[in-house]
Amino acid sequence: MRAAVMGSGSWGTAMAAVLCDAGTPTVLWARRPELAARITDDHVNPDYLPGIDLPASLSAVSSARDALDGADLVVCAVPSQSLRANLAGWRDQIGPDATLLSLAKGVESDTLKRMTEVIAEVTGAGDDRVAVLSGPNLAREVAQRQPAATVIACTDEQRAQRVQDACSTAYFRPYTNIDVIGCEIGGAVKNVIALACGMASGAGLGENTLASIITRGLAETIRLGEALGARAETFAGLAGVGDLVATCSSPLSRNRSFGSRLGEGRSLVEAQEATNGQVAEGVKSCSSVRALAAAHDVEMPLTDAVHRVCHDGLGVRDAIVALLSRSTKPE
Ligand SMILES: NC(=O)c1ccc[n+]([C@@H]2O[C@H](COP(=O)([O-])OP(=O)(O)OC[C@H]3O[C@@H](n4cnc5c(N)ncnc54)[C@H](O)[C@@H]3O)[C@@H](O)[C@H]2O)c1
Ligand SMILES: O=P(O)(O)OC[C@H](O)CO
Repeated sequence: MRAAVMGSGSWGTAMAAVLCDAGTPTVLWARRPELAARITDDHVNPDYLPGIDLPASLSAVSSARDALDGADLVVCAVPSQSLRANLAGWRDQIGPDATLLSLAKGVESDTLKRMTEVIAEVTGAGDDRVAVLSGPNLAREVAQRQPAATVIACTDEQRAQRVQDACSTAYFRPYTNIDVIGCEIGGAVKNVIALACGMASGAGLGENTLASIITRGLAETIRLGEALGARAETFAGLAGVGDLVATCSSPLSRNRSFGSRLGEGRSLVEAQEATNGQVAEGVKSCSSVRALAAAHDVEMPLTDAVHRVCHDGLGVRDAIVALLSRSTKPE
């Protein structure tokens, strides 16, 4: 299998390194020629993974056509809200049986579609060719070759197994699953819950509060997932509670850090400026997940509160009061 990783932010670069370490010939696409040159010539990505040595076998190009030429595995590693526009430019160069693997964790703002739905719609690929990779995978830790596991989900289990073979290494262990919806919803909603954890932490609240947010966040994630046709068991796995715990707990998480800045009292603009060009997907997905939940009559109070803090000017303290003053109910 030959892989093209389309997007050289932190996760695209880390996954390209995993594929190389697994022995899969891999080309990385970077928008900027100067970044492609640094990756190919010096084996570093100083913008997104500073201080990390990339495999010598990894090369990068700034022409999407060159990256996609002959690729059997096309890894979509750009942020969720830009995936559709990027794919429209790539689709004519993607081979008729290539596997399309989404790394993005978000829900599209205008359409409320999951990323595999966007990929299938734009490229015309059948569901059996479209897969998602999701799990507790903070890019920097994976790029440092720290042990981690993940899930590759595809309705075609054999195709998922081929992707699993292409990215299995001594430190990176992918499991397969056929529940694409559950894996994607787990990945998108945990970013929103990590924002909530960051807000609480930034406001000076402790571990009881964080554990309560994580647990109730998981409950509302499962409610939405099941309404969309996901399997509840998926949320007990790596793409569910695994990713939720990693993201909500780690200072490496951009979503948690973003929420923390808001909890400290900084404005949305100030929090955005501090990201150094890195994407905190939950800031946009809190609104699309909330709208998706409303369309399916699913109650998601934490997601609603995060949306109101990020986009309606609600203060973090007021959001906490509003959440705790809801009517009581059984667990
Ligand atoms: N970083 C992680 O730890 C991690 C882990 C798992 C999943 N993800 C997911 O992977 C996806 C990609 O995030 P990332 O962390 O690699 O990105 P990043 O935040 O590290 O960097 C953003 C990247 O996207 C590029 N980009 C921004 N706008 C673009 C556009 N319009 N067209 C093309 N490229 C554009 C930037 O040039 C940069 O390469 C996100 O959905 C994220 O949730 C990230
Ligand atoms: O840094 P975040 O918050 O985008 O999270 C990164 C990964 O999704 C963790 O699995």
